[in-house]
Amino acid sequence: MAPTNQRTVDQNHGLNGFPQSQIAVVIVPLPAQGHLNQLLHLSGLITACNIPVHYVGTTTNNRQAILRIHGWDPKSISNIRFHNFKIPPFHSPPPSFNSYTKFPSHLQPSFDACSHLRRPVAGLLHSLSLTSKRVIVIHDSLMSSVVQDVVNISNGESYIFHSVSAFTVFLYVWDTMGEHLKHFEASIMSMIFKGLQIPSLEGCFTNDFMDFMSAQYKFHKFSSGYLYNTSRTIESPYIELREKSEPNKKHWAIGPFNPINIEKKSAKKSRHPCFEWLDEQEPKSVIYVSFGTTSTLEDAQIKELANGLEQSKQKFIWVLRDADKGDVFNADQVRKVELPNGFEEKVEGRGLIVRDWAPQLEILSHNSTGGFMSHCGWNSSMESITMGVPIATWPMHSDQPRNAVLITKVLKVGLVVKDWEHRDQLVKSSVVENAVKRLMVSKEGCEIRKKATDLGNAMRKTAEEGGVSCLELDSFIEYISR
Ligand SMILES: O=c1ccn([C@@H]2O[C@H](COP(=O)(O)OP(=O)(O)O[C@H]3O[C@H](CO)[C@@H](O)[C@H](O)[C@H]3O)[C@@H](O)[C@H]2O)c(=O)[nH]1
Repeated sequence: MAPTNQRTVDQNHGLNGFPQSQIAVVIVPLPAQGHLNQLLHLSGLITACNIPVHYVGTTTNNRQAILRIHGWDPKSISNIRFHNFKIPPFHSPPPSFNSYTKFPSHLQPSFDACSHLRRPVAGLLHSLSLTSKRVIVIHDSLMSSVVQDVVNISNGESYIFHSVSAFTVFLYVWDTMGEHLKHFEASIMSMIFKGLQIPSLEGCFTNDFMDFMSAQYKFHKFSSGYLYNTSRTIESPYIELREKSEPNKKHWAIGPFNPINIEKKSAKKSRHPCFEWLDEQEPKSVIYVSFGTTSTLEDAQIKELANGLEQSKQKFIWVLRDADKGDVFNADQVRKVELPNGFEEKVEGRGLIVRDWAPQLEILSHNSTGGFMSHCGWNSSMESITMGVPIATWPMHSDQPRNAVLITKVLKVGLVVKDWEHRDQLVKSSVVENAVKRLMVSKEGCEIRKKATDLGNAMRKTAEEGGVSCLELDSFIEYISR
């Protein structure tokens, strides 16, 4: 089943009766889970419009993306062709869990190794250009140098995918390339970002990664437009700012990319064991705790978190795993994280520890899940928002501190566990306990949950036929099929 997000597609004709396309879409993700995932979901949405998609990556990254996707099965879609390109081996060290910055600098070698994809991608674009009316390249904003040869393809055009919120994209461009945005009046800015304390970029990235990003941004001028995994339902002012800041480019906000209706698997053997327990819990009574695929907690922090969860007396599922390595299938030097003595016995029946890959989207869509303690990666944020689950925010690095502001201060569907100002400090167990209780069993938490439920309903409508994001996807498909 493809994640059509509710539209009906005639198999011989595309969306809105467009003839079966003679265009080819080439998708080029950054090789990190939060990026592979979004672009694979987008591939599903595009193929549902009867347009063939070529998903490009290394053998390992493509395997990872397919294995970890939730809500649909990419292997069942013949219209997605995976191109497994070989690149030379690269260093894949384990994450450092005691470093000053939480940014996953251990992934940098895998990002740098992407430069080897440039040549095979250029070859693919060239061969597709001979058999297609138009070759459309959709690439991660951080893979611009890899796709730079699209300018040499007469029937090729490229679109940049931003894997983060429009809020953070605008602010990042403002921070780092503010010169180009001088025409924005301070008064407009202060009206749109009124009263918001915007966290600084300090501590968000390493210098190496900032250099890597700048090197990619140099190629952005060649693109025809931008795609965002967000919706005007939640980010209209910031999408409009993006449109005003680059008026010569097209902008489409077509999120949520993740499926919005998750089928409950009936076969016991194909369900993760956590569901057996989750099925038995009261509605909205469980907090799901997970920090994505790029964060690693130090031992002392794990202890405080464990104690805080235990002291809260609330039910929880805690995904306790370190950040991915560059090669997620390389199991060398993987740390076995230790919990405080006796912890698992104390929380037996009330809390589950998941150490493998958790089916996050299904957990968030489960009726027993009533809260999410999250690092606010953009996938997690969108998944939680669309499933109507309120968020306890604990940002670690990158865009996350600003997403936390969007969630708690703009959308008001969450509350703060850790704010960016105190990023260097351990979050004490009492703070964890207090945040969990506030979210799960206080009047304040109830009100936030009600808001999150309403926003979740609105977000699901946005993705359904006739909804604002669905119409933007139609508009994008119409444009590339012209
Ligand atoms: O056991 C697990 C762990 C993670 N996930 C999924 O993995 C993804 C994690 O993505 P995200 O929440 O965005 O976090 P990161 O993996 O940290 O993502 C990186 O990429 C994102 C997109 O650029 C950024 O917003 C983040 O800050 C950056 O850290 C989500 O789809 C989760 O559902 C699971 O399904 N099971």
